[in-house]
Amino acid sequence: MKAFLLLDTGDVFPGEWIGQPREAVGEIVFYTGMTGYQEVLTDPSYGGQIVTFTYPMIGNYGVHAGEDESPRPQAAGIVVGEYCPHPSPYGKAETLAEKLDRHGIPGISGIDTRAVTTIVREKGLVRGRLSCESRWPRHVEWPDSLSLEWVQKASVTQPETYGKNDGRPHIVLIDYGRKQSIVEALLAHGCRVTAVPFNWSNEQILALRPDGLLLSNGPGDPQALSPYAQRLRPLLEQLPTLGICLGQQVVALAFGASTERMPYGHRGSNHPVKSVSTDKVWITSQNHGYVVVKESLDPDEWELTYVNVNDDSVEGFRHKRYPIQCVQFHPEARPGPAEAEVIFQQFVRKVNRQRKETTYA
Ligand SMILES: NC(=O)CC[C@H](N)C(=O)O
Repeated sequence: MKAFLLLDTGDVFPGEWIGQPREAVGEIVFYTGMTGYQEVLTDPSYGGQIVTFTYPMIGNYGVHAGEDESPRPQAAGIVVGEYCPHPSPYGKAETLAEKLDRHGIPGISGIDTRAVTTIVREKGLVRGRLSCESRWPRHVEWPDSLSLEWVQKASVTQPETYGKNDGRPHIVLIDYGRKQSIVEALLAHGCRVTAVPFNWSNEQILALRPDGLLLSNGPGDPQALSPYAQRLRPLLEQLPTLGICLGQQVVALAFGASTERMPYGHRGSNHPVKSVSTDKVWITSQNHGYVVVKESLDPDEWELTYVNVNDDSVEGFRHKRYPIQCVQFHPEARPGPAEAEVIFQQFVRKVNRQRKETTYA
């Protein structure tokens, strides 16, 4: 059935609905990975966004139980070139269209996604609508990326615990809209994990007797979290901390540094990141539209650890006195190359080291 992708630049792309017709609006972002559409669709960091996949065919391996990053699709909608309705292997997989329909998320196919991407790369912020009509309605309610609602919707409302309570290190994960593979990476490194609501107080968190803190990825503009970030600072100064993506941005805000919108973000599984100390490059998985402003990091406090090879943006930093390490890329790498997995090892090593020195009364 005929569908349209309307951009606020005035461009109109005709296509077909992938599943049932459903209208959606949101910021248009593009994802350049060759695989991973299921993880992208269910990654809470895409809340409120319409994801354009640049890989020419999407849906060809279906969607599979156990590979979601959260309980439901989170993107507002998807845009693809060619949609494959008959996934291989047959029988085991659900089709992408079935999954979209089950959760009421629209998708459009038959779009020149490279042309859409060129527009986004040239214009920066482009908003769009998936629609049965080729014209804009008079009034459109745009999602506000500065609203806290994205994180509120994506975070747990009650603590959730993973892993045995048998003396292994306990990581409290502040959940801004976590990818489940971050929890799984911590479990694989021998930790127990409790995911807590993003707005929990430091006292509530300390009452869980954490050995380390993980600040998760999540949707929206990090500045929406400024007040929460600032009050976290005393906690960050006490516990080994790893910040991933939004988590890195929150740590920066907690210490008075700033964040800004990038022209069109980094979303894909082939983003080169260089270690400042060794010049070694990792190919990393990424999904972010905001970034920490390099000049805003106090050089007396922070050491820059990683930079992006393409645009020299901040990809990681660590504190010079406290055991705080942050990365803008995704070491859990789902989807994507696992080259940066050592980040979890380094974090857990720090947690174990500090644990020997600390005993809870
Ligand atoms: N994956 C993330 O955590 C994204 C962080 C933030 N929402 C951004 O777009 O920059």
